[in-house]
Amino acid sequence: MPYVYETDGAAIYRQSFATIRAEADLARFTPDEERVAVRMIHAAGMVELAPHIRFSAGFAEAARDALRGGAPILCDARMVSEGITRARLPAANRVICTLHDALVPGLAAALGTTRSAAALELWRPHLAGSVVAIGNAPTALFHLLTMLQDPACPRPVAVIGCPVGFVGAVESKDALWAWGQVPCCIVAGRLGGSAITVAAINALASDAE
Ligand SMILES: C/C1=C2N=C(/C=C3N=C(/C(C)=C4\N[C@@](C)([C@@H]5N=C1[C@](C)(CCC(=O)O)[C@H]5CC(=O)O)[C@@](C)(CC(=O)O)[C@@H]4CCC(=O)O)[C@@](C)(CC(=O)O)[C@@H]\3CCC(=O)O)C(C)(C)[C@@H]/2CCC(=O)O
Repeated sequence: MPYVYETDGAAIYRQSFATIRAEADLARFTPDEERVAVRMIHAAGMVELAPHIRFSAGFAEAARDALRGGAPILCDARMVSEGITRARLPAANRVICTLHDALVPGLAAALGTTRSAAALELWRPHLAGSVVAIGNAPTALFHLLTMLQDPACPRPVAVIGCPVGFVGAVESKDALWAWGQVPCCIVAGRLGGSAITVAAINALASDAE
């Protein structure tokens, strides 16, 4: 017996987004934030994600305008960098993930940290005016915050800080939110991950649903 299921990709997206808008409480978001939140919830398959999503004031506008202006996107993991839909990018933005650079294992050993954190040392030439997307590694987010304590370190325009997990995820996101010196988006608590982070970038990159 044949299975009956939706095979039109655009119709699947329309139905998903309509379901999210019907079921999730999105009232506290601005219109720009709402589009980002809907796509993050879509990637997680959880309308229960909504209350955990936090945007600092002006984040969505800052990140969207930076992308339109050609900002590079700096990603902690290849799962993030590979998930970004290139066709949605408004200015053929560079998508950079340094995690698998040959220099990183040596840097990690020298710094006594994870490869995910050490890889951010290679972001320095690209940081000014960038949009950062951290979706996996709590140590990467902590390392970014440590780098940014130095006033000489170039600043990104916006940071999506959504690492996931049980060790350091909550604390690193709380630290980003408390620092408050760069517009940011977090998913508070243990939830997060590469897919949710990619979804935020893909939403910010284009007005198309
Ligand atoms: C402790 C780590 C965590 N990883 C998590 C979840 C997932 N990670 C996957 C994969 C494929 C990768 N994780 C690494 C980033 C690797 N993960 C770590 C580290 C050991 C330390 C990071 C940290 O604590 O901040 C990290 C290695 C490192 O030295 O930095 C990865 C590089 C490992 C590897 O394959 O070499 C790799 C990323 C590769 C890439 O995309 O470029 C998972 C798919 C798990 C799996 O392999 O089964 C999954 C993906 C989750 C997601 O949505 O992104 C946690 C849960 C984040 C965890 C940190 C917190 C914790 O509670 O343990």
